[in-house]
Amino acid sequence: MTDHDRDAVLHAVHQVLQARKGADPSSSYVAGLYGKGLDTILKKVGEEATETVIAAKGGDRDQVVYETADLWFHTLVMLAALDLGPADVLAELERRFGLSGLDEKASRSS
Ligand SMILES: N=c1c2ncn([C@@H]3O[C@H](COP(=O)(O)OP(=O)(O)OP(=O)(O)O)[C@@H](O)[C@H]3O)c2ncn1[C@@H]1O[C@H](COP(=O)(O)O)[C@@H](O)[C@H]1O
Repeated sequence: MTDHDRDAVLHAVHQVLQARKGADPSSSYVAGLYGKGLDTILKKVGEEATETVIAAKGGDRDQVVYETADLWFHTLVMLAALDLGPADVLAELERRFGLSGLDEKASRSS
């Protein structure tokens, strides 16, 4: 999988989360989170952050990856609840790392 494909994963997850926002809360885990509201979502983000820290301290690499996936997932749920998405965060990271215009640079050098 290329970096570009991985970028697409975040956007695909975001599309699923957006669809769950309008779904019956009893129909799925994510729809249930949106039904319970922002405070419940933020509590999950906090729990997952703690579980990630515990995993990192424990040093099991698979567990760190698993818990980090849970954390990223729940932060994506949070962003969608606030009508934000991965594109907003990626744009901020691009700005910080001076990567703006990366696509144009890549196409010029290919
Ligand atoms: N990627 C995920 C995902 N990652 C984590 N989780 C859930 O996040 C929760 C993690 O909570 P915990 O670590 O506290 O584990 P737990 O004790 O089992 O969970 P709780 O009882 O505390 O909620 C678990 O219930 C996981 O199932 C996820 N739930 C759903 N997805 C995907 O999101 C998409 C939409 O999901 P649904 O809305 O369920 O269709 C699907 O593609 C799913 O595979």
